[in-house]
Amino acid sequence: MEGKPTNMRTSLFDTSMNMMTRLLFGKRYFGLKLSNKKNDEFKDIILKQLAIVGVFNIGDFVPFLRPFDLQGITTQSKQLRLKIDKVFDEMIQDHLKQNGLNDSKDFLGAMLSLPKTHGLGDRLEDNTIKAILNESMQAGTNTIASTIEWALIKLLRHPQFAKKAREELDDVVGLERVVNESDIPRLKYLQAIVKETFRLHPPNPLLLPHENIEGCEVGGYHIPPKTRLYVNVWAIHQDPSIYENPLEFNPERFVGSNVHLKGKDFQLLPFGSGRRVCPGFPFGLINVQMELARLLHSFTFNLPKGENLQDMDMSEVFSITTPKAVSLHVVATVRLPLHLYVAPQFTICGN
Ligand code: HEM
Repeated sequence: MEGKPTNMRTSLFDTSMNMMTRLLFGKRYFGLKLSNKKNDEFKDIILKQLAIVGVFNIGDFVPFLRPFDLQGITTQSKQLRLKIDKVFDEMIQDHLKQNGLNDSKDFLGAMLSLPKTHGLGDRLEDNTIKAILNESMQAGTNTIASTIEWALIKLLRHPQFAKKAREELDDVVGLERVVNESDIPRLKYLQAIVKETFRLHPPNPLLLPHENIEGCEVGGYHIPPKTRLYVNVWAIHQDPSIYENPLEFNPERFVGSNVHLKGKDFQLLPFGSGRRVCPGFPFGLINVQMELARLLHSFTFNLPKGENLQDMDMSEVFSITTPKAVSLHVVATVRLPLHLYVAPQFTICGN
């Protein structure tokens, strides 16, 4: 059965937003059936924040210009902060009304009940809770969605790897059920595809800005204290002294390799490393692996009629994350028995 073209950017972003809201608030807010003014506004604020956080703000680099806010970025961020604060205030109040302070079924509940259970007096400050919620919504959505979109594009352009991934999925999972989290450790080829996608398209190519407390020497250069430092993992991932044919998409370079994504192997650092390594690493990684596994196992993908791979615009957005500039549209064809697509456990599109 073949369907209409799907805008993968929108579906994957909604799915990632829902994964995060289920983790943080215990429910979904996005997707066709859940669209309403309030939920759409919530998504719009997150999208605008994501766009603004990646803009080159001259005031961040030339401090005497900061008070002038020449690009209006500080003003816009403050306005967005006020809006998202209102959304989260309402959610905190709803949560307290429904569950009180002793419910830790979701992350918000855990934060509201944390100090009580640990005897630290009053609960966490609302501002602290809202900052954590906001940072998580921004950090855990585009990163996951853009990685899966890039993986699908690469597999469309290199169908030999998609074929091998599906053979592995059919072998490990079969065709009578959908992929479960417990299948992932046995899906070695899929894991290699995910690593290769992270290598060529690290969602945060310069990680996040760091600042050294003390002066230090790096590679013969003196770095004075309080210097703003960026680690260019995009360049490390494409270094020909580390990777053979570094610009080529070839997941097989990671088949049977011990290189891990935890931040211990410096040739592959999509989640950063050290003390400030991404705290959402396990959640982010398993979501990428699970969503990609379910998509490949459940569907085959083709470009809509009239589009071809040679003419596909492969440019990236230059921002804090680097999704494809033009979103991917595909026509999906089912591969499994139809009853598996209506079962409650099948939640690929976040609806
Ligand atoms: C594919 C998924 C993800 C990738 C590739 C990713 C990558 C990163 C990177 C590179 C950093 C900066 C590390 C550094 O500068 O050394 C970071 C920080 C962060 N990430 Fe993730 N991330 C992902 C998913 C998530 C998720 C799902 C969450 C939340 C549940 C999350 C929460 C955070 C937070 C809060 C920070 C800031 C930590 C700090 O300030 O020390 N990330 N992430």
